[in-house]
Amino acid sequence: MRQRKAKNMEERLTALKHYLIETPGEYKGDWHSVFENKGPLYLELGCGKGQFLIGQAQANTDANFIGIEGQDSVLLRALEKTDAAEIVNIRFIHMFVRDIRDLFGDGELSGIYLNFSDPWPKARHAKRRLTYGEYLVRYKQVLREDGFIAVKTDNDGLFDFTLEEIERLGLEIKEMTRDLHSSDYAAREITTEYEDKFRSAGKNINYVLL
Ligand SMILES: C[S@@+](CC[C@H](N)C(=O)[O-])C[C@H]1O[C@@H](n2cnc3c(N)ncnc32)[C@H](O)[C@@H]1O
Repeated sequence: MRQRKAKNMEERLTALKHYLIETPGEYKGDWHSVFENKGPLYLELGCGKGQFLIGQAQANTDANFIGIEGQDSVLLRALEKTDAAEIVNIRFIHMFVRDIRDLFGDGELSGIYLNFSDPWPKARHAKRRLTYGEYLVRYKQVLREDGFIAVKTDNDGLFDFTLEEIERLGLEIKEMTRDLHSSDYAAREITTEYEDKFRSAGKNINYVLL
């Protein structure tokens, strides 16, 4: 969903630009130089207003996190919340990603989170879904061998599609449930803004870990 433009967007983004990586391609293969610690690096693609990433960063202070978000008004909220919480181990990239390999070197990431990705319900838009098979292959390339892809979605159609793509590629599923918050995995979960919204409306949350 498109957000309304925030007031004084450019000024507010500029004031928080120390959290923003403006030329991310330059750090490909060298992301650790951006952070204070040398811990593992995790990415949320389509991070929205940042609730999940901030929760992860607070719970895992030895690790580093990158949020990529294409919508500026949404990204601004993520930057403001990160600043208010005085988080040091998150950076953001402002873009709609096309090819993740432009940003990260082979094996550079330890995990990729795809939380409530846009479902693109029309069949002719299937290749825009962030779990389209060719994207999964690219994610695998920038992940360490033991790295993971974690997908959460309220959208049952997107989840079915994702499972079909996983099967088509012969990828291994490590964990899977169609009702995350009634499952054994619930206790460790850090929720996203969309997740809270759908849960409070009684919607089951689908989850798969590769
Ligand atoms: C439905 S929202 C979910 C936000 C957040 N992950 C959550 O669960 O609350 C999806 C977000 O992904 C962003 N997005 C979609 N495709 C993207 C892409 N290719 N690169 C960066 N951001 C993207 C959208 O702008 C939107 O803010």
